[in-house]
Amino acid sequence: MGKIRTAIGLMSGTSMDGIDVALLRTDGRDLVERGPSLGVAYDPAFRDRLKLALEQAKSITQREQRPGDLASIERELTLRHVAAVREFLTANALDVASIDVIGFHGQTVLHRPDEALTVQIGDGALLARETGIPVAYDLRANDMVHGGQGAPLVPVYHAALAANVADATLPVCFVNIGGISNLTYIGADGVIVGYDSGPGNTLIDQWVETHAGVPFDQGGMIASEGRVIDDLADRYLSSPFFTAEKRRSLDRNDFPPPSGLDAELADGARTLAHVAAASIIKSAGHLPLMPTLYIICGGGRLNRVLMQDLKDLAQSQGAQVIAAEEAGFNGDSMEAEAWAYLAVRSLDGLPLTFPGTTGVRTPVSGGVVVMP
Ligand SMILES: Nc1ncnc2c1ncn2[C@@H]1O[C@H](COP(=O)(O)OP(=O)(O)OP(=O)(O)O)[C@@H](O)[C@H]1O
Ligand SMILES: CC(=O)N[C@H]1[C@@H]2OC[C@@H](O2)[C@@H](O)[C@@H]1O[C@H](C)C(=O)O
Repeated sequence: MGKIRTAIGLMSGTSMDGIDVALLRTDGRDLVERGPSLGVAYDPAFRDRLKLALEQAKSITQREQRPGDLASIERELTLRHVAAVREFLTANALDVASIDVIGFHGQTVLHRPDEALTVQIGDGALLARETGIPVAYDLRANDMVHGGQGAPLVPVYHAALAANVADATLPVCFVNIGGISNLTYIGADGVIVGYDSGPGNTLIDQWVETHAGVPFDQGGMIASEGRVIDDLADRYLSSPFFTAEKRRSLDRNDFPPPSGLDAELADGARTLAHVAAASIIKSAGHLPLMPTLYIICGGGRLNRVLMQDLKDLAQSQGAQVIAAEEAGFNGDSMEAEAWAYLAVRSLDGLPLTFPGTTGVRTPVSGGVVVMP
């Protein structure tokens, strides 16, 4: 067992819906004790600022560049994380001194694995200074330096969780349905395989925002009124992404949204929920064995239409699908917990990624640690 630390993880994911905060007590190895969590939503005006950041980031060629408004958006984003940490500490009656480290993801504004370029905005030094807590951030970069995709990084945490479930059925597959979806397979032999599995909620969010003026399809209500348009679904599911020999990590913009001519509101939402579900099962075809159990986390598990499609597709292969909560986990805070876990591993120089997860040449650690 390594040194046990108390860590806060902060995740601002590709959906750009807000900041997830979670507390973890861990040695960065097998000991994982999950604590409280908090979600802090972004207001629409700040979401627009993040969308602008994604647009302006397209011209970046060197990861330290901050064209246009990016530097000021980075500062605003960081100060929102400072406020989220303060709110979390107060809500849980925690002292600054009781926290050993913060794992800070920041916001991905550009991800081009083919060019070994990934950019997460977020000022770790400012966060450390303002909170008075050491910060580990920029956890993806070193993986890319060593030939990895820079994502996903959560698989090592999923594996630690699986090891903590006494009656874990192996092989098991954790699936995160965020803006993009990614999966982690943990085999009975302990092998860990992870990769991005396809579009998640982003296409659905973009569709309902454009055609109904709402940020997401709550509970899958809109989709539940529609039917799957096969041609449109096939257009996504026939992407070379699913059949490529090598697994590739995704940028939010890799799967463009449908045009307004492709469908009306409900059919579009229904079709994109199906695409999200079918992408996962299609991508699972590259795993060493087909999983018998899928544990679902991320906001997509709250879309009932998406979940039902996923259950039906998995069942046709003899597999079961359950929400993270049914396995005793928290499907909203898992990525934030993972960033707390990764921060502790970063402090100890332990590997964050492996050839089987990001395709990195050799297991590598990563991250920049700043003291307050
Ligand atoms: N009640 C709900 N019903 C349906 N969908 C929901 C609900 N709540 C959240 N979502 C969906 O989940 C998304 C947020 O999911 P999550 O927070 O897991 O993504 P993320 O962490 O931002 O993305 P990623 O994992 O790709 O980085 C929202 O944008 C929305 O589409
Ligand atoms: C570049 C980037 O931010 N990728 C995210 C994104 O959102 C989901 C999927 O694509 C995953 O690969 C990754 O996030 C999770 C937290 C990860 O790295 O494990």
